[in-house]
Amino acid sequence: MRYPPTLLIIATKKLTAECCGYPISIFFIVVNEFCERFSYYGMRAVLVLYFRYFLLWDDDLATSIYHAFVALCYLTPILGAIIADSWLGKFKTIIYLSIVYAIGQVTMAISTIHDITDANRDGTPDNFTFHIALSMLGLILIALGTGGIKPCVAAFGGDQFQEHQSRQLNTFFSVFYLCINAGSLLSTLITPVLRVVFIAGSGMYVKTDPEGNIMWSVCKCIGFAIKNRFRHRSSSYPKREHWMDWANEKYDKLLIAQIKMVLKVLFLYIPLPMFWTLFDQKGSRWTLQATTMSGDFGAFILQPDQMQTVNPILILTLVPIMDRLIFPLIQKCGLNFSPLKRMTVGMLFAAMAFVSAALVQIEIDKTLPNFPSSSESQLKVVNTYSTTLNVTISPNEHLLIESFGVQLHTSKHTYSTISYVKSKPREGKNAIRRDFVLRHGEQWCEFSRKFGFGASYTFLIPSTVFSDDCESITEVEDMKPNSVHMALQIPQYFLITTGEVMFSVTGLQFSYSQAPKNMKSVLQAGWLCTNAVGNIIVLIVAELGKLPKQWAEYLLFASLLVAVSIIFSIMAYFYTYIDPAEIEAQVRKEQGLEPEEMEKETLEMEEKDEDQKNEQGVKQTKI
Ligand SMILES: C[C@H](N)C(=O)N[C@@H](CCCCN)C(=O)O
Repeated sequence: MRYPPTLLIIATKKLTAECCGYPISIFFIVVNEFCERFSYYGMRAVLVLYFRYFLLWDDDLATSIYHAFVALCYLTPILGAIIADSWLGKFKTIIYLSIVYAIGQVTMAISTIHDITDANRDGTPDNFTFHIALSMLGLILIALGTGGIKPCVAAFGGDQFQEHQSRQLNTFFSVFYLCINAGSLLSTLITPVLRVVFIAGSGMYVKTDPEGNIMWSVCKCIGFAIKNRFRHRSSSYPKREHWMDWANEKYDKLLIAQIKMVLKVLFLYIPLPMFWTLFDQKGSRWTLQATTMSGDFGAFILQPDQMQTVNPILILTLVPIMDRLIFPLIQKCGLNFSPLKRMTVGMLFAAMAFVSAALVQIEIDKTLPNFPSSSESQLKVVNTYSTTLNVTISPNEHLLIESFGVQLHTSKHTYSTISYVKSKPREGKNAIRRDFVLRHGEQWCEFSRKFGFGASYTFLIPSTVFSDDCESITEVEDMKPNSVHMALQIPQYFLITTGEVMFSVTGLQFSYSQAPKNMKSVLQAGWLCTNAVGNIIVLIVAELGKLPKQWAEYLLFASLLVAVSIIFSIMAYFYTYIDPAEIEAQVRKEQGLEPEEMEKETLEMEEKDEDQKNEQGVKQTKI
């Protein structure tokens, strides 16, 4: 039976309630995204410091595991897309994987309770293996949950729009991005509970049925094309326009056309991971950089991990400014600022952000003391006498330093430890004033001191301390407080966020608009995969590169991104934008079939093929 096209749309798309031209169901989807990101970023913001100061890993291991986790979060979207497209559909995939996600968050939260294994109550866990295992399990479940639902949510949001709402569809992706960032601003573990909002909208969604195992069909079709091309490699066979046309003998023209569209975009994605390589270091290297800076803003003290909130705050202001002011203005000037051009400029902004981070790092390095290398020791001797004392250490004698210090005893005083510090103290917490109470039996005295960020002090406490109300305590500054202010990181955050608006928001829209209808989640998963690869690159460069200076590593990343953006701009120059719906309609027209019949026929062909294979147990080809 043939339907006029307009009737067909009504038959396949549920009529959705609208508000200001937008489907109402969109509200539930963006609120859901807000909550999900709220949960994800809340946990991620403190992750590197959790590794560093709870599990006591060093900077490099903490950075590597952090990026391995982020990479996993952006690899699992492939799994989510497969589950959604071939089995559960997007709606159910989002619900079920959200449950896995919530279990992961709870597991992760439990792993941070040191009391569980702190039998001697000294404030440190006794069994690190238990905490590491539990937190790794939690992180794997979170990665599965967050990554699995990610390609579904964006594509599911896009599915809610009807043909006449293409303008609203574009705005949707900007609002979607705003919600991501509003969510990442306010973060807590309550979020998995709040996610019931998504289920509340259940009755209003356009829920498309799973399209069959589209990913599997795509792989089979590509595999067949390659095999068939190889079989006909002799020059006696006429060439075909595209190598995918070698699948023509067995696969439906529509599927081949759709695969061509997806491959074209995926090819263009090859250089993109480099952007994420830089972008995601906000949460690792930049946060560790902030721990060596001062967060004293006068009215408030900013913790190093809180510095990351500058990014979503800037997004909330920059997205509307770009969307409503900058991009229309550029258009008015007659300049064609196409999506791919925007993405290239976004990359250059990210590279500039890393140059800025390198400059800040050079400033920080100037203020750092000279720490002893692994073959050297450092001994600081404090003289509490009013006269000069000479300390001579014979070069031929070994000086034994036990643990973190030595105690010097004189007939007059017992001094506290002599410091032996190998790195700047950077617990990730900044405090400026601390009160101490010294007790000895019934005697006690109370004193209060102001500390600088990242400083290290030694207190000399004479035995007479209780009779003079702590007055005789002498403070020695072993290491100067951090003097470079965290505000200096703002330019790098501004540059990377401007880059993000141009690159990431545009990329999200581009991935949706260039994907055929039944492959929207697949292409979203492909887009998210660029993120995973980006994080894997950080692991490789950070491990292999091992540059002695952090600023040099920042400059290396900036240069790599500039080189990659040049390659991307060349690739983008040769890319022609497509309207997948138009191409699909054209192929259908060529075949003289209406959409539904065509898709049904493809599925039937696939099923029949499978059945025959199962019955006969032999591989069949239809050439
Ligand atoms: C919070 C950040 N500004 C953001 O919007 N992140 C997006 C894109 C993330 C891709 C790189 N990790 C998100 O979806 O969380």
